[in-house]
Amino acid sequence: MIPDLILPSPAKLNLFLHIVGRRDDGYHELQTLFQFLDYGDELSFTLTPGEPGVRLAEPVPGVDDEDNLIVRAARALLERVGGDLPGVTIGITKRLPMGGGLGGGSSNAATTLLGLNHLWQLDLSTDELAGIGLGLGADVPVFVRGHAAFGEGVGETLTNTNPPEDWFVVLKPGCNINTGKIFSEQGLTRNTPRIKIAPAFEGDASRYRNDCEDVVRKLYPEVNQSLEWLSQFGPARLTGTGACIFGRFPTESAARIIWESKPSGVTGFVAKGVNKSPLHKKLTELK
Ligand SMILES: C[C@@](CO)(OP(=O)(O)O)[C@H](O)COP(=O)(O)OP(=O)(O)OC[C@H]1O[C@@H](n2ccc(N)nc2=O)[C@H](O)[C@@H]1O
Ligand SMILES: Nc1ncnc2c1ncn2[C@@H]1O[C@H](COP(=O)(O)OP(=O)(O)O)[C@@H](O)[C@H]1O
Repeated sequence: MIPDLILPSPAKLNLFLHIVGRRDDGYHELQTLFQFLDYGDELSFTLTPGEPGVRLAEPVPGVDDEDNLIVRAARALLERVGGDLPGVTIGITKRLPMGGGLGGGSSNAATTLLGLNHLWQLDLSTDELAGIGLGLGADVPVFVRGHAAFGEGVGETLTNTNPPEDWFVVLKPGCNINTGKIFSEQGLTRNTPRIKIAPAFEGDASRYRNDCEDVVRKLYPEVNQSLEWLSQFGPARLTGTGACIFGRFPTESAARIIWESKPSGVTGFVAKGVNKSPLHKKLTELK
């Protein structure tokens, strides 16, 4: 069957990630710079008027359908709007590694919210959709809003920014990292002084760091090795709580030269950093 809508579900990078405190409920307060990549998963939406409800065309390996952020996002939207809406089957082409710090699950949730808002002609505002998204995960709102941003709080207070749109080599070391485990580590830095960033941030993000990096390097030698290798060619960082790392390059050809020389067995990809999400570019074209 030909889908009614096909939308990108891009990756994000945390160009830096500072932990500046801890809330009473144990959640960590962050200051982070989010930028999107022109690389990610793809979701397809097929309306099934004769068959109500939301279903996945195929399960995502390792994730129960009921736990899948796509299904949870669609159900959260249905709960918010109520009424009699046509059913939908959602297909996914997964390219982003899970638990990689690239926000794949959160991005899938945001693409589902925006895709169904469009298909079902719900006309919910971005604020409303970001609010529903926050209930699913701290990274969902930035994907719903679709602009590179300086994030504060747990990542939900967003100020649009315009970091340089450089090219990245993204490497996926051979381990999966659980976000909760890293945030519960004793040795984690939790008191980085808050910084002030002007909304027009165009500075050098490599001057700032990822506070999870030291702990992750100690616990996962694969990440440490990949960071050591990539740092030979310029600043390299962890994204989120890992496991993916990235190096920044001014041109595609510079990035591809390094990519071609990576040690055998290392996986990943080359992508461009973009300040407007590919999802929003596509939705604008559809209007
Ligand atoms: C760290 C970031 C940075 O972008 O990305 P990832 O590495 O996951 O991509 C995010 O803040 C990830 O936010 P989110 O996706 O909501 O985290 P979850 O996996 O739900 O969090 C798992 C657990 O980590 C802890 N946690 C999470 C976020 C936070 N700011 N403080 C915390 O202490 C909580 O114990 C939570 O139950
Ligand atoms: N559609 C989905 N895609 C990826 N992961 C999902 C999805 N739905 C639920 N998850 C769960 O969310 C976890 C975090 O995945 P993901 O967002 O890709 O990584 P990260 O938060 O490290 O960037 C996964 O380990 C998986 O259990």
